[in-house]
Amino acid sequence: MNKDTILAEYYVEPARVPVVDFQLLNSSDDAEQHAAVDQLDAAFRECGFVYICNHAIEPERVDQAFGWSRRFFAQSSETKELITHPPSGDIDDNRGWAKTGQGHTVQMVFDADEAEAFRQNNPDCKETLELGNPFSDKVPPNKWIPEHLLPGFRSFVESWWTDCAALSHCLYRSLGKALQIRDSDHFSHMHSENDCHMTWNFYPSMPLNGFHSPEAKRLNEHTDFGTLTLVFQDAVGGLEVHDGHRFRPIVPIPGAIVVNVGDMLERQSNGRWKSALHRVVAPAQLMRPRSAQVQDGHGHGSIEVIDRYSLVFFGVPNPDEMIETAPGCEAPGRWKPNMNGDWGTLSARQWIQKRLAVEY
Ligand SMILES: O=C(O)CCC(=O)C(=O)O
Ligand SMILES: [Fe+2]
Repeated sequence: MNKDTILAEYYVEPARVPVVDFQLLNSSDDAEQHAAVDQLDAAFRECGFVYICNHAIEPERVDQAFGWSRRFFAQSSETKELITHPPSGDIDDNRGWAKTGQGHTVQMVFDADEAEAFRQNNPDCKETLELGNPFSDKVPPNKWIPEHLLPGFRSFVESWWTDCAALSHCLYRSLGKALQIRDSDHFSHMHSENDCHMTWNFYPSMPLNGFHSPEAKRLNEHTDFGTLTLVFQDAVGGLEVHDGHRFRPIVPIPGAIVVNVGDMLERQSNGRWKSALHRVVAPAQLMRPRSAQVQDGHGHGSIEVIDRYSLVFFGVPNPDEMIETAPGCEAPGRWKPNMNGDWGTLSARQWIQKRLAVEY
């Protein structure tokens, strides 16, 4: 096999993720707005993911956020340990810095032994900073490294939270419109407390050949457990979504946010919108079989896959909100109660607690 054949065989067509224009979703021209809302609805039905372009957060601000993220994760371990995330799955402990290998994403494994075995074999190769609503006194406070070590960090992150929350609410309104709910603010109201969650991810560089074993992913496959997730990814790539047949790359588009449906929204939409499996691996353009690394003579086994950063904002309804079928979605859908075992109807808080219990 020559190198071109190998590369051709390993080429994976990117996921068909539609691009929807945020300005059109919020257009004052009804026809324009309807068309955009329909595109959003179709994207969430078909693949559960969409790119949102032309959105309200200026590109310069997104660059600044990535700059702050780089500076935060570049702090020494001693500094980051000042705000260590406790090794606990309690919802009230989900704050602070988790080092590589501490967090581990598991998909619907609720048995403690099974989860522990998975934890040993499948650590996520990333560091995270976990944050909650900085402006709410009903949620546990965030953990900050001392201001003099990274002056301005806290105030930037808090204002970034505000930007993400505002953007999410615009999207919740589009969801209400897509379902033609009389109160198009239905989803926005249920997020009124912004009891959401923010995770800043840092995937440190690692050798490419580490990725060819199933154990070494940057982030294991999972679905998100909230309603809507906003993902700001840098230009490195590696995020992939499962399209029902295989994982396919969600190639970074400059300026666009990746937005995806989580389990709660799949439940609320009665399966109309899909909470799709996704993961983070080496960027697709570097993937090739281990044998090819030797055969093509370019020493690819020793390639370092560079650092990757992502800034993620998870929409979560108010804690006491019951996660049940939204108006207009009552007709039998794809939702099967056994997708979450026999959870019954849970409040948002109970739902999150169940998923978090196995993550840390
Ligand atoms: O890093 C990414 O691009 C995705 C992160 C993700 O899926 C998550 O944090 O749930
Ligand atoms: Fe995710």
